[in-house]
Parts: sequence; C-alpha cells; structure tokens
Amino acid sequence: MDDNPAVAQAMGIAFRLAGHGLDTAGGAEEAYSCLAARRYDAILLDMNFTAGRADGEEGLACLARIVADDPGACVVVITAHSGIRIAVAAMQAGARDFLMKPWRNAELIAKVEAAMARGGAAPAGDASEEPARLLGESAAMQRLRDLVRRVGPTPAGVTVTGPPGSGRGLTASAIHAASQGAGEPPLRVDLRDDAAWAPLAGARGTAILRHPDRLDAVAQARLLDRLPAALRCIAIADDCAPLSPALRRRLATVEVAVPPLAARDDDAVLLARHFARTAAARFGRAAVRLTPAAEAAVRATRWADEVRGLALAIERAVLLADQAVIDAAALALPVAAPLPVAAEIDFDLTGAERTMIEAALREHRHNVTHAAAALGLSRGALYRRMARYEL
Ligand SMILES: Nc1ncnc2c1ncn2[C@@H]1O[C@H](COP(=O)(O)OP(=O)(O)OP(=O)(O)O)[C@@H](O)[C@H]1O
Repeated sequence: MDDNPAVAQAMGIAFRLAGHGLDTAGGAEEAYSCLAARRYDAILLDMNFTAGRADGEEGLACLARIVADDPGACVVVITAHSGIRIAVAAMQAGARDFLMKPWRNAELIAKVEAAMARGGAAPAGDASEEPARLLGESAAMQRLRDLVRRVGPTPAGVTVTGPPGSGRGLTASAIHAASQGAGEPPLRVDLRDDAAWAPLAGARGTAILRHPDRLDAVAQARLLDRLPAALRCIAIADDCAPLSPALRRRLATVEVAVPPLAARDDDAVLLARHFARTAAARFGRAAVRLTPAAEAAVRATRWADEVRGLALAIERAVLLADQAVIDAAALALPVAAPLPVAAEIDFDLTGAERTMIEAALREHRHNVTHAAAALGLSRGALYRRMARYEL
C-alpha cells in the first residue's frame, strides 16, 4: 500500500521478477477493500499516504486495524530514511519487519520472504472462505469491530442479530476468526433443516448456528440437549426475543447487533466502491468507477436486503457497464423492492433529483461546492436547483 504510483509500479516489477504477485492500493480504503476480498501472504505498508505528512500516524492507524482484524497478518512497513522512530513504533505494534526508502530490490524481496517464513502458521480461518473483514468507517461499524474483538477470544455464547443481508454471517465469521479456535473451520448448521443437526453430536470447536429463533419451543429444548458442552456457539438470528431463557443463556450471553446500512453514515458508498472493485476483478473487467451522481444515489437509497442488495446492484451494473463508469441510471433503483403494479409506478424524476440533492447537501454539511462536485454539477447549477426546490 503506497500512495505513490511510481513506487507501487516499481515494486510490482521487482516482485513479479522474483516470482511473486503484487496487488497495489493507493490508500487505506482501497487497502481494506483488497484485504476483504482475498488473503495475502504479506502486506507492504507505507507509513504516510497523504502528501505533506511524515509523522507515520496514518500508517500506524492502518497497521493497528490490519493486525486487530488478523493478528497473524504479515506486515512489513516502509518508512523514509529518517523514520527510524516510526519503524520502531510499527514493530511494537505488530509489524514483522521494516524497510527504509530508498530500497534495493534484492533487500526488499529478501525481507518480505523472510517475514513470511517467520510467520509459520497458516492464516487465521479457513483459507477457502472469504476473509472476515468488516468494512466501514462509521462509528457504528467501529463499535461493531470493537465488540467482535472483545467477545471473539472468550468462550461465551454469542448471538449476532440484525436485518438479513446486513453482514451477520460475516460478523459471525469475524468473531470466529478472533477466537482461539480460528485455525479450524467452524461447523455451520442451518437449524431450520433437521437433517443438518447430525454433525452437532459430539462436536468440538466452534459452531455457527443459523436461525435458532425460528425454532418452536420443543425444538429449542431439543437443541439445548444436543449442544455438547465443549462446543463454542455463535448463533445468527433476526432477534433474541423468541429464544427460551435457557437457550438464551447458552447461545446469547452476549448479543452482537449488526447495524442496518441506514445507521452507518457513508459506509454504503465505501461498500459500493468495494463491490465495484471486486466485481470488476471477478468478471475480468477493467477498473470501474462510480460517478458522483451514482454515489449520491447509493447514499440516498434504502437498500432492500441491506449490504447484499447493494452488492447485487453494483455487480449487475459492473457486468452491464459498457464503459469504465457506473452512473446512477445503471443502478436500476430501487433494487430489491418488489416492482409496484402499473397504477402505483411513480415516474417522479423531480422528486428523485430533490432527494439526491438533499442527500448530497446533508453529506457535505451544506457545503455547496463539495455537494456540487459530488453531484457532478457546477455550483451555479446546484444553486439554481436548490432555489427551485426551496432547499
Ligand atoms: N461490512 C461489510 N464489509 C464487507 N462486506 C460485507 C459487509 N457486510 C456484508 N458484506 C457482504 O455482504 C454479503 C451479505 O452479508 P452476509 O451474508 O454476512 O449477510 P447476512 O446478514 O448473514 O444475511 P442472511 O442472514 O440473509 O444470509 C456478503 O457477501 C458479505 O461478505
């Protein structure tokens, strides 16, 4: 991760010549997106990525987040020649090694290979699963990540609640990845399916149990009987209320509530960019960018099926895009809401425009210059529309 494309390009060549692949990210958001999409053997992290900064604080914050999400991550930090103090702080914070700029390619490759070899153990979690990294910079998501880190290492029964599609499964996986048993894949059981209960007999390690709240009282009592004492349980439910007190004690010592997208500030846009990036890579497309109007639409939409609904809309738009951009029209909103019958269809473009402008103004704290840029309008054009809609 380096904000200087020339550095990233030079390192890319050096690594390819040494027989390794290298993905590059120009900033923290892109780096987290890459790390959420696949597992990496090593991460090279520049310690300053805003022009003019040299205190290493950005890099240290990024390192703390990477290591907190995956304590086994192999991070090698890159500092300027004068940055020995920053390098020491990074080593104390969990980096495996550091490299000074300017670097020699042979030293760069040797350090990264040695750091990987020192790690020894396989990455946390099951390598066949997607990494359990919860993206989002909102206060609500930071609280969720904190809670995951606190309850993950304990043996407590945890129930993850929230709206379907909001990331409950990913959160359950993140709790497992933060636990002592992270090296072993969890047993996954959809409790609605009687036939899927069999592996619970004598099971050890961790089980991720879906939908205990959909069981009736008799089935809940049967489940309680079947759960071996040594099994750590992470449940996923719409709500804890339907659980009997006894089952609640076993499965929901702690409830971890995943917030709906609507409570996550600007995270929908960040996730949309992430899904555009991963979908483009998956479908073999060149990088696809969302226009400011598309981002405003993402922000203003109440996504049916939450994050999953948003991901679906972005993936479809990437597939259908004939250029390297996704505009608001390509999102085909509203996404997963049932289509209204003909008499109810509201072709109110004016209302949609007003909503988007309101969202952009809110987002940019009524800074007209920034809101206009986000909407792809000139300041004058935005002022005219604000006057028209009496905003
Ligand atoms: N914060 C997040 N960061 C990155 N990806 C996310 C995030 N939240 C959800 N996703 C992705 O969105 C999709 C839906 O999430 P997930 O399957 O965890 O939802 P869920 O709440 O378990 O849904 P359901 O219970 O209906 O199956 C997944 O592909 C998941 O990786």
